[in-house]
Amino acid sequence: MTAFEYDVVVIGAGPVGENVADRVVQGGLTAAIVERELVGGECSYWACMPTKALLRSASALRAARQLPGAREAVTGRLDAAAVLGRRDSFASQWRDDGQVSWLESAGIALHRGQGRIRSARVVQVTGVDGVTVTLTARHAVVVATGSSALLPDIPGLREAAPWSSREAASAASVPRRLAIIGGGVVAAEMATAFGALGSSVTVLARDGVLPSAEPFAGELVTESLREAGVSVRLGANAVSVRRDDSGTVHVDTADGEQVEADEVLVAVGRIPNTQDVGLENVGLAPGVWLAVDDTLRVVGGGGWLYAAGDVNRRVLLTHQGKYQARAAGDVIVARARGEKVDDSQWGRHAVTADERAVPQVIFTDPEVASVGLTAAAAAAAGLRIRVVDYDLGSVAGSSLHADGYKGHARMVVDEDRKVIIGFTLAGPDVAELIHAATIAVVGEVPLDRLWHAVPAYPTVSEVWLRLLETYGR
Ligand SMILES: Cc1cc2nc3c(=O)[nH]c(=O)nc-3n(C[C@H](O)[C@H](O)[C@H](O)COP(=O)(O)OP(=O)(O)OC[C@H]3O[C@@H](n4cnc5c(N)ncnc54)[C@H](O)[C@@H]3O)c2cc1C
Ligand SMILES: NC(=O)c1ccc[n+]([C@@H]2O[C@H](COP(=O)([O-])OP(=O)(O)OC[C@H]3O[C@@H](n4cnc5c(N)ncnc54)[C@H](O)[C@@H]3O)[C@@H](O)[C@H]2O)c1
Repeated sequence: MTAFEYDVVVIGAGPVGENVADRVVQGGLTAAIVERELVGGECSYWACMPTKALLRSASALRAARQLPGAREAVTGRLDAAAVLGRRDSFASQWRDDGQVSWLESAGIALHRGQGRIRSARVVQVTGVDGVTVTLTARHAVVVATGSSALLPDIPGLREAAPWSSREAASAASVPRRLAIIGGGVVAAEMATAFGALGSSVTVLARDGVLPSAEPFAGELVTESLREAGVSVRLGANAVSVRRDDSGTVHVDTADGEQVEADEVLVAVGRIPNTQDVGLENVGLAPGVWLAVDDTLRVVGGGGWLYAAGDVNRRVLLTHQGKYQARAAGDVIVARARGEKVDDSQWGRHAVTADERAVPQVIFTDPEVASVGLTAAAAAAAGLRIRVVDYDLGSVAGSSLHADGYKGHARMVVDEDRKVIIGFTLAGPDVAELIHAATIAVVGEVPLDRLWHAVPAYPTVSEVWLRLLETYGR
């Protein structure tokens, strides 16, 4: 059996694993990464990039249709084949050559195959040909194996060959009818995308649309999906599924309704990729989310085992996983060199923003961009808050941006500290606006000082001034 030794071994070459490895190499250590599918992970081939490519063309078309002059120039429909083609290129045709070259240029060794921890700091890699390689880590092993779609226990569902987000993101054609079970982020984005691409879409949103966001966001998205012809069934609970001999899928709901579709997409959350990583060999339970301390060390993992990204369930977002990767890489280097670990709040090796300041953009129509706590989450945390709302459509910049601009903004203020702890925008093209709020939340900028951050006229960002005026000086 071939054996190698590195300072750090990372299992999983998604965006998070790649960034951990890069960071430790930049810190002067050696690193190997183990990947069983494509280097680049879920985000590159079946999640962030292809789904946003599916959504972008429809968004540009909608924007043009909201403006007299531009509207008249747009005569055709969305070209679904062209959209799917652009999506294919953003998924790099499901080839990872580009990412492999990047690993090489970054000085990271790649071992292809299923990685399994055999004992403390020892990882065995089994390639598709069954050949095994043993990797020993001098300092740390990092599990960055990500997550997979959860398939709920609905009778008949598995046999009906449902789509997960993978099949939706990589669909070769647009189904005539698409049923979606779930109302979260994947469901809302895919309903927006496939509705625009020409599918007749039904969303079975048992727990509502975007239930974790501020309520106005889900309401605006539901209204707009319905206006676009999507059937959104709030509270509908799928209880059985059957695909008949003609290929049609029948989804029964608890209230006795039936939905017929050509494909059914299941989007009800994720499970961790920890079933087959060898956790049982080091006294940990397989198949569970890996709990970590503030420096990403696995609880009960002997001090050498780290977990970053989706697999630790802190935040299931690429950018936040990469933030964890930077902290994990740096802390592994610091510990290897015997340097001081700075795990104080907002310290170099702590992932404080995971709890306080996670930004997210949901690329629906309208877009939903948020950071920090919702009003409900802040109240549940026992904070003394004030919620400040403003109609985004009545800002001068918004009315210029699009005729009939409809949107809403909310700022959640911690009344004891007079700082913003949550901010949500729902409206056309708000995605690029959220970073200002992220800086205000992370920087804990006092409201008094924010009066001096003057938004340019006439931009949508003037909503900041309107929110401050509504709050009062
Ligand atoms: C449809 C969809 C859209 C999304 N859109 C966005 C978005 O717009 N923005 C955003 O920030 N986030 C988005 N996300 C979330 C984002 O995809 C994840 O947060 C991100 O991919 C997590 O990165 P990761 O590196 O932790 O895991 P992954 O990307 O899942 O990578 C893990 C890698 O580990 C490999 N692996 C697993 N087990 C083993 C093993 N035992 N041995 C070897 N290799 C292994 C896998 O093959 C995979 O390549 C989306 C998710 C979905 C499902
Ligand atoms: N733009 C983005 O940032 C983006 C896009 C897509 C996905 N993601 C990430 O991917 C992750 C997974 O997305 P997701 O939409 O699968 O999960 P989610 O957690 O966002 O939503 C799942 C929804 O399904 C509902 N649900 C659970 N069980 C159900 C059942 N049996 N029947 C009907 N509904 C049920 C839940 O109440 C929840 O609202 C998210 O955590 C998100 O962070 C991010």
